Amino acid sequence: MSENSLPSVIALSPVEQPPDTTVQLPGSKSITNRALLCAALAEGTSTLTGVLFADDTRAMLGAITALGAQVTVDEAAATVTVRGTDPRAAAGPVSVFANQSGTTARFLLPALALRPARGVLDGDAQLRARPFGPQVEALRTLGARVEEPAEAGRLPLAVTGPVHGGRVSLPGHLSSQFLSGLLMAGPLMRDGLTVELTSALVSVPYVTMTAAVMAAFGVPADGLGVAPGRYRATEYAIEPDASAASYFLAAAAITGGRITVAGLGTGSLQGDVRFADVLERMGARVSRGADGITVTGGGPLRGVDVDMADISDTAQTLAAVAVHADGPTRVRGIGFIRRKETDRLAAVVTELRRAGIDAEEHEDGFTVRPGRPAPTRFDTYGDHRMAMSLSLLSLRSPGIEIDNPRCVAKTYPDFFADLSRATARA
Ligand SMILES: O=C(O)C1=C[C@@H](OP(=O)(O)O)[C@@H](O)[C@H](O)C1
Ligand SMILES: C=C(OP(=O)(O)O)C(=O)O
Repeated sequence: MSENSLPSVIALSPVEQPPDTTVQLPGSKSITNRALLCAALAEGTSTLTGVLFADDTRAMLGAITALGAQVTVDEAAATVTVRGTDPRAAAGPVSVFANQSGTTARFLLPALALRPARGVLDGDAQLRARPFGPQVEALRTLGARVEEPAEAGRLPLAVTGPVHGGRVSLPGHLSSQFLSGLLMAGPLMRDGLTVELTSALVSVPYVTMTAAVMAAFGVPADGLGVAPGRYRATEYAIEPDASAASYFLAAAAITGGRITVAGLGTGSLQGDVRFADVLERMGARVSRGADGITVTGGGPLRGVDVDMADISDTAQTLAAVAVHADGPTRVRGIGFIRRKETDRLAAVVTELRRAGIDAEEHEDGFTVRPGRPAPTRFDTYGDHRMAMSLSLLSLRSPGIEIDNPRCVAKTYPDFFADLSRATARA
């Protein structure tokens, strides 16, 4: 059941028995979108395997094509070849539509600013509501002209380069994507790039990931700066998506089953593999190998007090697990997720309360107290992670329905089919 065949509301039934299975998940959204951009800026032709095909990565495929890269797609083989381009040699205006994808938009804006021509960046209504101001200011400092025809710091934006690079200040507390995007364009700036953070950085593992993908394409970067140079084409294998894995690992903990996510080894580039550490603190058994991670549930789950600033895409998943624990769970450090696809703190608390669960919103997170979810049709706010997380409440409780399940297409079109298969439901 891919998202095209999903109904407008999906009804989910509880599992009949705890799952005991291994799942193969689609490629990482974050790595796919970094590798596509680095390949597009590289000299030569790169081959990427394990590529995720979802709305966010299709947005990036469209964006690098607009930049001038030549892209060949073999979706069945999860492979893309990319012949790179030098945007500094570009002529003529381009426009890029990032749809709902934060990574595509915040990675593309600095790349567009490498071009000595006008590039327009826009997205859908949800992305238009998200902040871009820090990147706009940084690109101006680095030498670009940026027009903000709608609202300051919001899409649509028009950028005209080329940026010359150098030193720039950037706040870190809203999103790490501003920094990742600037770093990836950095080597193609005349003077390279040095970034000074003016506030504490959130989502730090994503910047480490950026530096790792850049290094795989031949450019050493330290997470706060990069020297002038060129990316080199390469063959690059993309790991399965660790944020997507959180739903399956959580399902094992909630049902008392055992689920292995193949391909997510101890050397993973994705910070979200650390969601398993949180499940372990709650009492689940976790085994980590070179080629996969396994969670085994069974005993009671304890509530935890946890800072999720590094792994915030899994906070809603944890909210669903917390419902099944034997004490309260307090999540901290994630005030910035109010500016994702929706205000995720408000959304998760509102929906849990709709099901009769005692949940409370804080400025920097939420508290969830254990309970038995009542039959509920959940709103998803057009947020794929609301849909995927709330569906976990159906594993042990009848009468759970998810409104607009098609929003999972942003990062995981086959989510509902894969979850049904893994938990042996029709
Ligand atoms: O760089 C990335 O690939 C991402 C960074 C995170 O965003 P923020 O840095 O805005 O928290 C994360 O939520 C998003 O899904 C992907
Ligand atoms: C926040 C997310 O995505 P992005 O910022 O890339 O739109 C996400 O995938 O949960």
